[in-house]
Amino acid sequence: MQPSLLPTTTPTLPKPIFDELTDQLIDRGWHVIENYFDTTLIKSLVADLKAYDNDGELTPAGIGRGIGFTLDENIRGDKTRWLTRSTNAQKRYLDEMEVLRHEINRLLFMGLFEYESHFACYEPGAYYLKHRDSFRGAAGRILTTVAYLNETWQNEDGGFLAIYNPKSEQVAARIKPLAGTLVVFLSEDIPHEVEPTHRQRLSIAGWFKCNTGEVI
Ligand SMILES: O=C(O)CCC(=O)C(=O)O
Ligand SMILES: [Fe+2]
Repeated sequence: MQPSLLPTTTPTLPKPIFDELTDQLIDRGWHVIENYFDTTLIKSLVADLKAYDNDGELTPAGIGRGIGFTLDENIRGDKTRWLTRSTNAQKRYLDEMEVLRHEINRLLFMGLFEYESHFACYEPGAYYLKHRDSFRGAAGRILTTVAYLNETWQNEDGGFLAIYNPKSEQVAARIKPLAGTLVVFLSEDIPHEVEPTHRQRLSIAGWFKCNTGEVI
């Protein structure tokens, strides 16, 4: 992979953004922030993702972990690859998530300890059925983040993220997977679903975890 020329510094976001995020997490368990990431970062992340795809480094995502891991294309159809600090784009993305982790811990005392994230690519026809992100084996996932990478998206392109109200199980919001948008929700509480996409849909899904004491 070519190293990108992206600067590694992280711009600081205005404080009210974090205040609103924490208010909404307490209130209803999810929040959407548009234009969270700048275009330069998005373009470099897309370049990384496309390079992995061309090199055959994206693999069909599975359900669960370790011995509980299963591949089921009827449940989800994305291809994924874990982020690392191997390019400036991924470093900057992970630095941004560090800022977010500190702010949420400062405002909510959530004890978020570490962050794991993967690039995801949904080819036309792919979807991810309604689920919650914290299941047996998904050790310590507390807060989910999803960052979208497609610079244009029309309603007819499909691939919306449906967020469900955990009490009524009704759809509470449908979120367009447009570049710059960051979605944050409580991993155990919020059922959600990726509706079938009609275009290649690129994203980064990530999870803040508590300290499980897991030795890797
Ligand atoms: O891409 C999205 O909008 C959500 C992905 C998701 O639910 C997951 O990877 O667990
Ligand atoms: Fe999910």
